[in-house]
Amino acid sequence: MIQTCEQIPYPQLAEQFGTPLYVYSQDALTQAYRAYETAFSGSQPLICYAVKANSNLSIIQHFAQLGSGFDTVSGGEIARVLAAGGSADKIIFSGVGKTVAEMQFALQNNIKCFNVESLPELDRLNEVAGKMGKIAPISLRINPDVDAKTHPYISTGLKANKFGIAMSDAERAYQHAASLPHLQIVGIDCHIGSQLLDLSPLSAACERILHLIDKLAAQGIELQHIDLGGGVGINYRPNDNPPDLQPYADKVAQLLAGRDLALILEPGRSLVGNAGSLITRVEYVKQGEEKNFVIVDAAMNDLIRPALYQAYHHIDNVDGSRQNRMVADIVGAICETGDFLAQEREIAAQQGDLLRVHSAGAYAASMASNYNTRNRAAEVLVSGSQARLIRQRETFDDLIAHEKACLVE
Ligand SMILES: Cc1ncc(COP(=O)(O)O)c(C=O)c1O
Ligand SMILES: N[C@@H](CCCC[NH3+])C(=O)O
Repeated sequence: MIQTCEQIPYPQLAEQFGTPLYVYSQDALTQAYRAYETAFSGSQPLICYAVKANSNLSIIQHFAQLGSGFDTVSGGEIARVLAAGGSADKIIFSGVGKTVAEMQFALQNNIKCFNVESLPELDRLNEVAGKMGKIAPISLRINPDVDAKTHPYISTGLKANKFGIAMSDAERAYQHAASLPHLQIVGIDCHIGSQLLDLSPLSAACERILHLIDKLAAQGIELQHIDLGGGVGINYRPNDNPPDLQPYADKVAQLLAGRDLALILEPGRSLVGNAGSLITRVEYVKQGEEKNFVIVDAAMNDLIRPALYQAYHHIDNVDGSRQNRMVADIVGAICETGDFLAQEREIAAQQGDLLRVHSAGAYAASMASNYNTRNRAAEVLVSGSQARLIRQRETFDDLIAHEKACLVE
């Protein structure tokens, strides 16, 4: 059995577009988006896809056509959303380090809301907006100090994390914001971490934020929306069950019942993660003294998650009839011992075979680099029997386009 993406066999895609190759299923993107709409139908949220998970223009365009808004964390991401046809009034702008230039760009484009992450950011935004004769709509990102129980590098809602404004400073921050003439308070947000497999910390964070909203209301600060961030995990192993959205959605609906608060969500990984695969060709099979190595043409520059977080991605042979399984490290060609896609993995692989790295739609292509002067992979979007090249493979000229060999004599 040869594996396919929708109706197209992966070997055909590899033949046409080369490898390493990111392949996304448009239908899987749509289904993931619809799953949110269905689960949260009672709360009618504005779903703001977190662009950092996969920032390809066609992916953004697809979500825009489904009605999505966008969570962005840089001027570049805002520009991408606009270039892909997303509407500015559905863009929210998160991030701990917004520069003056990024604030100006966002204000010029009249985005929906700034998710402000510190007191000094409030002052800067007020000043920038004032100089432009604008009023900046703001939400404060509150750090609810809830343990997301995920990998420490992707946990963001604890006191020790750099993100958001501490719960203990929240009321003071809102009062300060209310005193600034060029800001308009519209909401509150939190995001406690990523790849959560137990969603109960998300509703616990919601409860804490609602408690704060009540305290703010008593002080005359009324909010229009609550934004619960992203964080819903996906399955990286074939037999894992992804967390069920419905109990989370039901709990949120119950907590919001009777309140005049719009709901915003910022899912990233759960909209794109399981819709993508990285297809890579086996260059060599090397039997070492202690280990076997399957050396493939994708590497940590294409997919850094295993190296960075010891993340597990399921990998198998695109041709399911391949025999002779062995245990091997599946590695790239980069000069780093940490350059692996999998370790101690059972795999059937011969030189020339195609391997499929599963669940590679999120934080994969968007985290790719040119390390070792390797060109970034091409990306393809498949719908039924059609495949569109949505990012060309980089060339050597692309890689050196912004450099000059021009020493001072
Ligand atoms: C502020 C913010 N919102 C949304 C997301 C998306 O998270 P996820 O991909 O886990 O849904 C992130 C990334 O963790 C984030 O930092
Ligand atoms: N890049 C991470 C997730 C970080 C989420 C962004 N706050 C990953 O690959 O899992």
